[in-house]
Amino acid sequence: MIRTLRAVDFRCFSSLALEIPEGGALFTGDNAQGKTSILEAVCVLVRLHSPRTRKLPAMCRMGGAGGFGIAGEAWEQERRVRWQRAFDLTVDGESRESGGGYLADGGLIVWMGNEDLELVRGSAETRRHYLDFIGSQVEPGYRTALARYRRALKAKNLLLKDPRPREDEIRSYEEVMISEGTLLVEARTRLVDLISPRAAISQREVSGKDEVLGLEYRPAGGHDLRLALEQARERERRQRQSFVGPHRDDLLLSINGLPAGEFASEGQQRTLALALKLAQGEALAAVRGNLPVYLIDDVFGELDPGRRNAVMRVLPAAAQKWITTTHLGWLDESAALGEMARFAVKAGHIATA
Ligand SMILES: Nc1ncnc2c1ncn2[C@@H]1O[C@H](COP(=O)(O)OP(=O)(O)OP(=O)(O)O)[C@@H](O)[C@H]1O
Repeated sequence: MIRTLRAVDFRCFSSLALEIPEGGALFTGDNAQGKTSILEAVCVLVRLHSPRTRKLPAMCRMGGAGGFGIAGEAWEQERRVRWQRAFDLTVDGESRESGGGYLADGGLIVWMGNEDLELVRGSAETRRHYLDFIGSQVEPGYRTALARYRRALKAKNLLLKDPRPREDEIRSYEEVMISEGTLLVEARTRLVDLISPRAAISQREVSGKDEVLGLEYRPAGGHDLRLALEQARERERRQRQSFVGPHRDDLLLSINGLPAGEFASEGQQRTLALALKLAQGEALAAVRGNLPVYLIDDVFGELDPGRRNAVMRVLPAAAQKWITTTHLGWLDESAALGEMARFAVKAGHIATA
C-alpha cells in the first residue's frame, strides 16, 4: 500500500504532500479542484501511466518549470519519478534505467473511473485492453506474446498493402501470429473464466437485484487460428487487411441475457463497469497473492445511493482505497470503511476535512 505521496508541479498542484493510513483516503471537493489529479499522481508513481492521457507534458503544471516530480512510499519502497522530456526513476535511492526495470517490483493498482463506462458502450478494443491489462499482470509470458503478435501483425499489414505482396514473407509472419495468437487466445479464455464468476457476484451485490451478468469471450479467429487464417486468406489478400486473430477479439457483455451496450440502463451499465473492475482487483489479488490499491475517481455521482453504498461495502475491507467524490452526503457512515483519512480539495490545495 501507499503511505506517503508528494508531488511538485503536477497538474494544478505546485506542491503536494500527503500521509495516508492503511485504509486509504476520501477526497471531497467541487469540480475542477484537483481531486482526480491526486489519483492520477498515484497511478504515475506506481505504473508510470496516466489513465487520462498519454501525453506526459499535459501533466506538467502550466506556468511551472516544464517538468513534474512525484515521490512516495509505496509497498515499503521509496519511489521517485521525475519527468522533464525523459523519465528519471529511482527506487530506494537507486536509479532504474528503464521503465520496465522500475515497474518490475512495483505494486498493483485498480483504477475505477467514469470512463470505465466505455468498457460497456465502447468498441471491442477497450475490452481487449481490459483483458490485456489483467493478462499482463497474471499470465506469465502474456506481455511478450502480445508484443510479438502485434509486431507480426503490423509487418503482415504492411506487406498486404504492398502493390506486389510477397506471399512467403506474409506466411512467415502468419506463423508468428498463429503461435503467439494461440497463446493469447488460450490465456484470454482462462482470464474470462477467472473474471466471470467474480464480476457476476459484484453485479448482484452492487445492484442489490438479481441482475444476471454474462461474459462471453469471442475470439475473432475461433480456437483454431491456422484454419481461420486459411479461410480468410483470399478476402484478406483482396482487401489488403488482416481480419482474423486476437486483434479482433471481443468480450461480449450481457445483463439478463441481453447485450448490455444496447439494452442495459445507464445505472446498470455503470454497475457493470464497476463489477468488471472489482473482478479485476479480485483476480489480481487471487493470482498475485496481495491486494491492489483501489483508485476510485468519482464513480458515485451517477449511481443511486443504494448502489453507491453497495460499492463501498463490496470493496475488499483490507484494501487501501483512494476515493474522490464531490460530496459525502450519501455515505452510510455505518459501513465498515476502516481507517480512512478525509481531505478537502480546493483549487490545488488540500486540507484535512
Ligand atoms: N497541466 C496542468 N496545469 C495546471 N492545471 C491543470 C493542468 N491540467 C489540468 N489542470 C486543471 O486542474 C484542475 C483540477 O483538475 P482535476 O481533474 O484534478 O479536478 P477534479 O477535482 O477531479 O474535478 P472533477 O470533480 O470535475 O472531476 C482543473 O481546473 C484543470 O483544468
